[in-house]
Amino acid sequence: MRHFINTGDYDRATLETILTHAMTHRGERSTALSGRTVALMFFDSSLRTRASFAVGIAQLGGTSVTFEVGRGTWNLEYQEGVVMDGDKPEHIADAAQVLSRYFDVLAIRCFPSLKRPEEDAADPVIEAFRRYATVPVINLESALYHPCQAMADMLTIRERFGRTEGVRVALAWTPHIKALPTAVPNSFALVAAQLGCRLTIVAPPEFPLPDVVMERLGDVEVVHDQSVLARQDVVYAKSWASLVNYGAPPPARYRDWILTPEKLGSARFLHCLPLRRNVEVTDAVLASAQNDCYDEAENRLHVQKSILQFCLHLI
Ligand SMILES: CC(=O)N[C@@H](CCCN)C(=O)O
Ligand SMILES: NC(=O)OP(=O)(O)O
Repeated sequence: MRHFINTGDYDRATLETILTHAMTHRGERSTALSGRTVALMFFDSSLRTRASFAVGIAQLGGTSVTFEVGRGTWNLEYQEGVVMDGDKPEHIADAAQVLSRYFDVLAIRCFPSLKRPEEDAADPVIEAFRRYATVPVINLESALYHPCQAMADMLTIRERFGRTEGVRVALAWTPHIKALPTAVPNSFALVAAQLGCRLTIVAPPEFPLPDVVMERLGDVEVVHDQSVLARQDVVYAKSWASLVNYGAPPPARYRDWILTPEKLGSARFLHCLPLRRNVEVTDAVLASAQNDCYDEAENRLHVQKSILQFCLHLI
């Protein structure tokens, strides 16, 4: 069974095959997914993921059905062995087995609580689907990973530089008004290391990435000083929550970590979006010719069409 839950589940050659397919089939309209159905299940909000999956599936002749879990479906319990006398009338154990009878792929978005660190670290919702689904599961951003975003990021870098090997990329922490998940930086750091980028993590000391990610990165450089940004080929800006003060918004003293054109230097700018302008990144960065974040968003569409076909053993 080919799930797509974490790029770390696959070797470099497999990831490269998917990227190459996305490059050579860019804009494909076909009947590759004719007669196939995909459930898009959102426990949390989305613009790009929702749109790009629905459009990509349609372009390949397949059908998607979008669910907003708890609004139009039953709220779904994910804990094992609980007495279900609370606000969740159905268990993922049952829902996943039933949906697997209707759909060829189950695609799931489920953010962390950002309140219960041990629970979030176990990625309980996507892991419940992995356990109980009898068809491939695609991760649309879970508590820990956003593999489709990471693949689109690498596609964007490969298109821009002709390769990923040796490209100097900084994963650059930005300020925010809220605590945000680490799924995007986790998956970006992982895939960058997997595909041979020269990765530097640039963040204040209270914002490490989880051990489960760091131990897979090898000898990655971590610095607490933004002056390294201007020496990069790519600056990948993202805010994420402190693992030290779990769930707390970033302290106001880090507001000056906002990304500006001066800090960016001549590097290309990437961000998964959505972003809060003039909190994370200034308008001037987004207006600059170095901004590749719309190409990056477009690449979600292209790479996910390849991921779907990979999961169904069509490539
Ligand atoms: C603002 C917000 O909640 N961002 C989410 C979603 C990012 C892209 N899917 C995050 O930081 O993980
Ligand atoms: N980048 C991304 O996943 O965007 P959405 O949250 O809008 O889907």
